[in-house]
Order: sequence, then C-alpha cells, then structure tokens
Amino acid sequence: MDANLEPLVRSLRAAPIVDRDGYEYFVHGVTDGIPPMEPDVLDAIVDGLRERIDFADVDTIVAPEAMGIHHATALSLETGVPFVIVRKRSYGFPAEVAIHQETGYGESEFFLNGVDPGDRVVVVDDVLSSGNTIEAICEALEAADAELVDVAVVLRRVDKDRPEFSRAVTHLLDVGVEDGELVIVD
Ligand SMILES: O=P(O)(O)OC[C@H]1O[C@H](OP(=O)(O)OP(=O)(O)O)[C@H](O)[C@@H]1O
Repeated sequence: MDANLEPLVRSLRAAPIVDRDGYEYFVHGVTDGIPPMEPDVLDAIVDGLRERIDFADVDTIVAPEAMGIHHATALSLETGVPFVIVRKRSYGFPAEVAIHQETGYGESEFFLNGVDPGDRVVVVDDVLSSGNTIEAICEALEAADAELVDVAVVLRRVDKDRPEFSRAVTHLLDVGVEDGELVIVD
C-alpha cells in the first residue's frame, strides 16, 4: 500500500457503518464530511491523485455534488485547474445535459453545465460503489463532446458479490464492509 496514504488509511479505521434501507453505508470525511475531515487526510488524497493523474493539459475538473466538491476544490487549488460541479438542479442552459443517477440506496437527477466541446476533463468523486454515478457522468460528458482524460475516485467499494465496474477508474484505495466493519482491501 502507498505509505503516503497512511493518514487516509488511519482515518478510515474509525468509520462508522449505518444502515440505509439495507445498504451498509460507511460514514467518513471523504464520503460525508463527518466525522471532521482532517487537513492531512485531504492533503494525502490530493497528493495521491496528483501522483496518478497528469493535470498538465486538463481544462476542467468535473465533480458531482455533494461529495465530489471538497475533492475538486482541493485539487483545483493545488493544480490551478478550474472545476465545475454537476448539480442536482437544472439551470435550463441550452447545452445542459440531464443525467439520471441511481445508487444502491437512492436516485436523483443531475445536470451537467460548464463543459465545452473538446474540453479535456478529469472526473473526480468521493467513492465508487455501483459505478452508476460515474458512468452517468461519463456518458453525459461524452454527449457534451468533452475529452475524458481520466476518471478518479478516492475510494472504490469492492464488497464481495459486487459486480466489477467496467470502466477504468483511477482510485486510491479499495474498501469493503465485512462483518459490520470497514476493511481496506488494498
Ligand atoms: O457508485 P454509485 O453507486 O453511483 O455511488 C456513488 C455515489 O453515491 C454518493 O452520492 P449520493 O448519491 O449519496 O449523493 P451525495 O454526494 O450528495 O451524498 C457518492 O458521493 C457518489 O457520488
């Protein structure tokens, strides 16, 4: 495991698990902003993503609300790349792309704005679970004729029996819930 991720690994050990309609959901600063996100954890995340992704020719970081926002903000400050948020409200702009999102515990509508055809983009989110959110955003970016440089999440959920997500996704750690506890798989 990447030793530079130690602050993130340490913080994950304390993550409580809550039941969301039968879905074992872990609560962490990355995914929920609670318990408090320590700056050294966010630093480790930004450094880890920058080691794995070349932001040199990236025009825009794209992150869904809500829990992609703090990662996109921190990355933007370090890389100088601007970011846009995929919002859960429509603005009615002519080029807006509507996105339907379904997670393991709910569904909602997203709206992509602020990305022009040909823009080189990196998608960033907190966690990939079913992959439906990332897939829907990638398809919206393809519809907007953006160039997808990379897709990144801090954590991938790789619980037993979970089908593997087909798209290549840069990630820092794989995690799962076993016997009511969050475990780091690699
Ligand atoms: O891989 P998936 O199954 O699609 O799940 C991952 C998505 O679920 C969470 O968002 P959520 O819908 O809970 O909204 P939030 O970011 O506003 O908390 C998380 O922030 C990811 O965007």
